Amino acid sequence: MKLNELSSVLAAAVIDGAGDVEITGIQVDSREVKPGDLFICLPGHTVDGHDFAAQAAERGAVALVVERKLDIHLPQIIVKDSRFAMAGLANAFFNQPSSRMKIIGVTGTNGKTTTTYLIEKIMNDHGLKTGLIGTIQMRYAGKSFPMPRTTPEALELQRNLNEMAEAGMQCCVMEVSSHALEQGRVKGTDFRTAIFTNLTQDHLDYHHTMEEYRAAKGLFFSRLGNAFPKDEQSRKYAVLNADDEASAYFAKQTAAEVIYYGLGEQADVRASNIAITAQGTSFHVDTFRGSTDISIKMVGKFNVYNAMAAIAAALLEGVPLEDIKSSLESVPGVDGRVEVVDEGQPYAVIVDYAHTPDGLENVLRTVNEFAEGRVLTVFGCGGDRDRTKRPIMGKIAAKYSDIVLVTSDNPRTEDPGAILKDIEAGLVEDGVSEDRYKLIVDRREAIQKAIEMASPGDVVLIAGKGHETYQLIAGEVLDFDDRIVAKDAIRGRQ
Ligand SMILES: CC(=O)N[C@H]1[C@@H](OP(=O)(O)OP(=O)(O)OC[C@H]2O[C@@H](n3ccc(=O)[nH]c3=O)[C@H](O)[C@@H]2O)O[C@H](CO)[C@@H](O)[C@@H]1O[C@H](C)C(=O)N[C@@H](C)C(=O)N[C@H](CCC(=O)O)C(=O)O
Ligand SMILES: Nc1ncnc2c1ncn2[C@@H]1O[C@H](COP(=O)(O)OP(=O)(O)OP(=O)(O)O)[C@@H](O)[C@H]1O
Ligand SMILES: N[C@H](CCC[C@H](N)C(=O)O)C(=O)O
Ligand SMILES: [Mg+2]
Repeated sequence: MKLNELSSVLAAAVIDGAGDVEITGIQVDSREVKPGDLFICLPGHTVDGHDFAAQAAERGAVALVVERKLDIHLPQIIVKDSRFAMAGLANAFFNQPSSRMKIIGVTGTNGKTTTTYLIEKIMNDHGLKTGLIGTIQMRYAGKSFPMPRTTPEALELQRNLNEMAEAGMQCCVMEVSSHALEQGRVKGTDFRTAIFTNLTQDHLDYHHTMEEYRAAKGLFFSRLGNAFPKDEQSRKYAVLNADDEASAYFAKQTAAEVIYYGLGEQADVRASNIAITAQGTSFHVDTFRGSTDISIKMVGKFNVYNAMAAIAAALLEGVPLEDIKSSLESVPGVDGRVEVVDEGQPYAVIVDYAHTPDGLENVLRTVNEFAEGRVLTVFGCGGDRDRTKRPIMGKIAAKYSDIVLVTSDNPRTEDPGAILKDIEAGLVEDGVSEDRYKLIVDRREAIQKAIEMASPGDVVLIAGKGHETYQLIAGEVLDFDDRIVAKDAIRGRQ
């Protein structure tokens, strides 16, 4: 594609230099540039992509996208906002992939991955070929790819969506993180349905306040299009959690039709008679397309919310409620979400991805509903992430557990011991006695200790890392999988 043809997607962009150069690829990281690429200079939080333009040129870039003209002999598209330009150029280059598929997005502090997995299952079972993008992976047509982030950068996202569309996918269900909304990673993606799970504290390192965090999520709904276009397939829906107070704010912001799910009478999809056992959760659901009873294999009231969101989205695509029921009932669970590690031991061991105060509270409440003996919780908090959640999670862990083993969860560039101390501050503030908790920096040792301490009937909850297969320490990526470490510890004890 020629540079001037590509840049015509941006009405006010000015090309400085020859516009007829052929563009064979687009890149935002100078280290990845190949001959023939257009290099987009993004001003980042850490470094400025403009400083890598010369390197990109050396590697064979044939043109640049810049926010200020650079002294480099390459044609340059001068734009006001290169992240916005990236979204537009990627859309044009990859032939508007979101117009060739139905895109269902899920935002919210917790439950995004789980909800996307449920929707993916329902849609595929119904014969609507559906791809998935999120925290654990991107997958479609039987192929799976690891993802560095929950929501890819606009360039990567359009490339991924194009691959899916070319592989014949009719839908894509994806997680939309607040970072992605704030950074415009999903600009140019035409969503059919935007789902909201819940809003509770996380990422205050990035968004500063809950108001800013909510405003970032709000961008998802305010950018959704028209509820009443001529063509039914172009209608837009906002699927909101009626029991979360942020939903009223999102409902006001959107021009899409709002569908509510929740436990109250007013909700369009509402659950009742929720019963939780160690094996799963059953509930009755009333919807705008009928009523039924559903038994899912995932435990926890929060999973009823995830299921309701998935039901609403699937009903909007015309999937009959009875088909939705049978798909939901056949989902074994999601990797690392309340995943049971069973080696035949007389106590339960559960690995879960709860890494926020609300996630931890939800999973611990659930565990308490079926624990016969004590609850022993192993958890930590990520480094280079929201520090204010650390003491809060300490308090929650102690409130719902008999024993708490505070340990490391991706300390990244921070001092692991200092993170544990931040968590301990919450325990001390709540007067938790020292015989009820331990600080053990080494996560393997903490897991082994919890398993050694467990008696028949107890539950050991290992929270925070779920499906992760690594531990990030001081810039290093070390192999680490809670499930494998727990298995080894159980076997070692036996
Ligand atoms: C805070 C945040 O989101 N930062 C993202 C942002 O980084 P940044 O602004 O610091 O970028 P930068 O490192 O300054 O680089 C600026 C530009 O220079 C370029 N560069 C840089 C170095 C070089 O040698 N050559 C070069 O060209 C970079 O490619 C980039 O285009 O843009 C980068 C490029 O796209 C992202 O990789 C980076 O994600 C970082 C790694 C990250 O950890 N993000 C997390 C917090 C995140 O996004 N999480 C969310 C939500 C998690 C959840 O589910 O709760 C997610 O969606 O994953
Ligand atoms: N609807 C929910 N409400 C509250 N907590 C939930 C909900 N669903 C899941 N959780 C808890 O949060 C954890 C993470 O769930 P999930 O991975 O589905 O969320 P996520 O939003 O994708 O997280 P991330 O922001 O890391 O991508 C689960 O392991 C569980 O403990
Ligand atoms: N998407 C979240 C995941 C956190 C998972 C936890 N294990 C951690 O590393 O803090 C983040 O990047 O903040
Ligand atoms: Mg996720």
